[in-house]
Amino acid sequence: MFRIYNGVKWMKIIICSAFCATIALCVYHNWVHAREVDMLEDSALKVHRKSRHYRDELSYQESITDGGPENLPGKMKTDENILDLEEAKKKIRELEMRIKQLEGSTTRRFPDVKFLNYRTRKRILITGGAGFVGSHLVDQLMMEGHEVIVVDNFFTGRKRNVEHWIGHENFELIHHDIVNPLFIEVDEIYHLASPASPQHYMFNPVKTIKTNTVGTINMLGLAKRVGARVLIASTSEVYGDPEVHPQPETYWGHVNPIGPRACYDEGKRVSESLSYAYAKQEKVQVRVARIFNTYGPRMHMNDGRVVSNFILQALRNEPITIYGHGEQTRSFQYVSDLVEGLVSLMASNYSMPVNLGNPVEYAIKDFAIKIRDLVGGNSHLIYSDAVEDDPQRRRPNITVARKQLNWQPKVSLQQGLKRTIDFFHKELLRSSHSNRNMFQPPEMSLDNAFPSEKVSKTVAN
Ligand SMILES: O=c1ccn([C@@H]2O[C@H](COP(=O)(O)OP(=O)(O)O[C@H]3OC[C@@H](O)[C@H](O)[C@H]3O)[C@@H](O)[C@H]2O)c(=O)[nH]1
Repeated sequence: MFRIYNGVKWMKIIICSAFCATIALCVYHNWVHAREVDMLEDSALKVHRKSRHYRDELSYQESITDGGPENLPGKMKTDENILDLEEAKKKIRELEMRIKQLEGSTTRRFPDVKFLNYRTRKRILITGGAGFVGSHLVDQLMMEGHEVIVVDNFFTGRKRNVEHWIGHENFELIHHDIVNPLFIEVDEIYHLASPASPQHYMFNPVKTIKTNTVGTINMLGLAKRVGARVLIASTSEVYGDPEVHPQPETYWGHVNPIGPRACYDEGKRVSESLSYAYAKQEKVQVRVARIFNTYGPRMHMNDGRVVSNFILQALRNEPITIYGHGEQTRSFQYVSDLVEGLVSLMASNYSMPVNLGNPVEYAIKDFAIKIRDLVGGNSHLIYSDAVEDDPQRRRPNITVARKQLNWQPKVSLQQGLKRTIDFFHKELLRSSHSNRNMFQPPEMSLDNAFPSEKVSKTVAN
């Protein structure tokens, strides 16, 4: 009896040790491969450089004689070069082959996502998932262990924002415009697709209206067919230029239906109306988030909204441009707070619209000074023409979110802006590097290709 017990005990020890040794071996194997790939890439680069040097020399020699290298006076030297070039090319081919083999056997690394079993794991569609807010939501839901399907037409979204998930078994990226119907099976839909920066949504107003009307009908129709719950990303712009301050969800708004912002304001208002029509008539479960001004990393350099504009101008030591008198106010929330709010709203039983925003309010000119101080440059403020129909005051009343979702923003403006400044600082370094490597015809400099915006009135501060 004792011998059997001892035998089983040893068996267990042996199996455990074998298991641990296998894991350690796999990790070591991957590490060795990754190092080898790096080293090989390094040598391939060196050989490439050498071969380029030979090619340059050959073409120079060809250029000084019409008859090609064999007719050159320095024939011996050219022959050697041709031989060296062939040798280098052969070496490159071998190294490239080896790199390919190694890369094929090295597994890609992803962040550690939570494991959910088939009962708790959901299939979640995010329209506009490659955009600024959408991609942060993707990160959150992927980390929670769900299957995430991103649909984007890449008008303002970028593959770069979600590329760290490409290849993960829980992730799928579909290039599709939701103005056309989509047939897939999902449990939840976050409908975020729409340009959100005034400059972008005014660029093609008809398309903005189509996305927020036809696109929303397509998503509500999909939700109806497959029984999914759908969250519509609405906006504080449904309140227009508000006459009630701060704005509660019960306020009906003050919108110019034929102004330049109408494509977005009215588009989102129709989007809300459609949601509640589908809820009443077709029993679709809808959630509506009215999103206030949001900022954070992954905003586009050409976003055109106030946070990215001011930070970039301050980082480049350019004047900070305020549209109008600068007394107009906004309240800014950091993107991670918004994502938390969206996820809580989707999970809640509350189906009426909910404001998601940070109630700390700033006059735009004070906001400009805050950013300049944080960046530390010496940009001065200049004032240009006011934007037509620009809302003069905006601040959310978040009583409903606090009560129904137990949600409120956590990230202070100071913290959030520091992270965003850091992000844009890195973006500037990246773009200056790619500018250096960009092909430029001699007669056209980059400054001529992308003239900076002109400002009409100037007041130094
Ligand atoms: O360079 C700039 C940019 C903007 N501004 C001003 O800063 C304020 C904020 O402008 P933004 O362009 O960032 O955004 P807006 O608040 O007008 O619209 C935003 O509202 C909420 C969201 O739903 C949308 O992201 C967007 O429509 C405006 O008063 C604008 O005139 C400047 O003074 N200078």
